Amino acid sequence: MTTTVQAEGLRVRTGRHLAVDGVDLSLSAGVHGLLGPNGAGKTTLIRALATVLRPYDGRLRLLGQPMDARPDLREVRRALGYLPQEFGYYPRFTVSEFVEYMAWLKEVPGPRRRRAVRHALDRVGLADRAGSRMKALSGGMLRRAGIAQAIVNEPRLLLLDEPTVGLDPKQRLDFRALLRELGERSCVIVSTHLVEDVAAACSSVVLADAGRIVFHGVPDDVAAAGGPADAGDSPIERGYSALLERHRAASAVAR
Ligand SMILES: Nc1ncnc2c1ncn2[C@@H]1O[C@H](COP(=O)(O)OP(=O)(O)OP(=O)(O)O)[C@@H](O)[C@H]1O
Repeated sequence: MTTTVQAEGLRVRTGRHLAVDGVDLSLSAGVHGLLGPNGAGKTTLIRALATVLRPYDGRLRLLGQPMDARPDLREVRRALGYLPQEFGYYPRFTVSEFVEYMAWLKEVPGPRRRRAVRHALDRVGLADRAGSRMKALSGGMLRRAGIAQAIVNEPRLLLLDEPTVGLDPKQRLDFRALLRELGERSCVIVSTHLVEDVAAACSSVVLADAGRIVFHGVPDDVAAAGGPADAGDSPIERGYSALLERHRAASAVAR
């Protein structure tokens, strides 16, 4: 099986700032939770994996294609799904028109497009709002429309930047189930601050801090890293705090 994401010494700039500063990462099918404090570089890493930002240094292969030199971006983008933190849409489009438009951009073949749109809307629980205008949706519905456009082409690499913002508790539970289902065949990377979502839905946890990956392992290993003295209300939250503190203490000694 091809490794979906392969990064070695990856560096990505935002303006003058090296927001991703030497990332080594190898990911295949599964749901991978990307955690880290504000400013850790999660969004920048996701934008590079979405081919929105060009790497500044290091090596990146997506779906087997090297992203240096002159990559065939069109082929990679056809197999990509991406939900940015804030996504654009025409407010007068209906939900179904919006998702269909994105399917067209992803080159989903015409005869399959309608069915793909219906299936994506079903999966996010928005089928009954297919004819509503985008501008009439609530925040949580809008986010689900965003998830629908990200999955409409059955992407092999799915990138979701804080997808659960605005979802109510029931929708978050449904979304976790959808993530697990998507991760059976695709490589799904989910950036979130909700550590509990990661514990419930992810097969691996990638913890970032200051542009680097400081831990990559299974959720149970995160939980096992924490103790009663660490900050958090659950084992995985305490493990998250412990891993981050440990890494920062080791970096301070090394300096
Ligand atoms: N356009 C920009 N110009 C300059 N610096 C930027 C820009 N965008 C982000 N940064 C900086 O890059 C670093 C990483 O930002 P990024 O948004 O990738 O982090 P994040 O982990 O996604 O944070 P959050 O959890 O707050 O969303 C931060 O220090 C941020 O201030």
